[in-house]
Amino acid sequence: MKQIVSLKNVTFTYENANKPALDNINLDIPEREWVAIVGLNGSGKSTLAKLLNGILVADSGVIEIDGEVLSEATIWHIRKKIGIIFQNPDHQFVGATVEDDVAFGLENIGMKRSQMLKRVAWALAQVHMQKFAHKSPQTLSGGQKQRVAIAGIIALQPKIIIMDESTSMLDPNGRHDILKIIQDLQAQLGVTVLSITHDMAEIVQADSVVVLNHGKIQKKATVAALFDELDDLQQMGLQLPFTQRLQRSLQLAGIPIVSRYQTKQGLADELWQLHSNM
Ligand SMILES: Nc1ncnc2c1ncn2[C@@H]1O[C@H](COP(=O)(O)OP(=O)(O)OP(=O)(O)O)[C@@H](O)[C@H]1O
Repeated sequence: MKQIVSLKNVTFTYENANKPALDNINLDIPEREWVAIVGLNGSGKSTLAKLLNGILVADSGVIEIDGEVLSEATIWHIRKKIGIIFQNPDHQFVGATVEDDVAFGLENIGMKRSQMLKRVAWALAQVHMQKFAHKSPQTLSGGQKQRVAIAGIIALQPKIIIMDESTSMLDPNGRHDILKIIQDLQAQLGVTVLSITHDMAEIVQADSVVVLNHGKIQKKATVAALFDELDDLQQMGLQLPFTQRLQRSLQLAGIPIVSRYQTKQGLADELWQLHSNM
């Protein structure tokens, strides 16, 4: 399997800091994977995103993106392959209308106007915002703003999307919408997703989870394996999603739920099965 992101012995220390924010990180992320990056505040998650995008430069080690070693010579080329969705969409707008805003990145890369208009329409359709094309971004709700910010990023068709707490300001419906959009894009375009998050709904969506702790990788595991270590999760400040909490309560009450990690549907099926066997 092709690794689209690869870090080898990467260390980074901020100026004036007395210890590294990231300490000898080794991490491979396969193409098309959805990886959740979790950890307590200050564990190094945002620093990792900034290193991948070349905003920060590692003190030592090698970062490879899509087969290219990140360096001063390759940074501009590599940046085109990475789109970052930040937490606050208000900080991401540059255009007077939604359409202008989504077109901004395409103008910067010198795309022809006819192609650009098609691409903008495509990107707005992906996030279900076509009918807002001529509105000012400032008039939109938080969830709509975040969808426009995503359109601006996917218009550039990056291979990697980094979500840096990008659903944390949204209500549960808005959050669900954004995750669904990114999930569809992953299936349709084969993008790789790195989501920095505290939100368990987002973690459940991931193929694997990287746990950072004091600048080191504490573990990289599948979501299912991570849920096997429930106490660890609580220590990381992450609350289990409702389905897992319910499952745990049922197990503690002596109801024989077999698997330790379940989706909502999986748990419902298992309970139905148990009920049928009674
Ligand atoms: N500009 C900076 N200058 C000095 N130290 C910094 C700077 N930015 C972050 N740090 C430190 O680097 C470490 C990692 O920070 P980072 O922001 O990457 O963590 P994080 O896991 O993203 O945290 P959070 O969940 O709070 O966003 C922390 O100890 C933090 O205090």
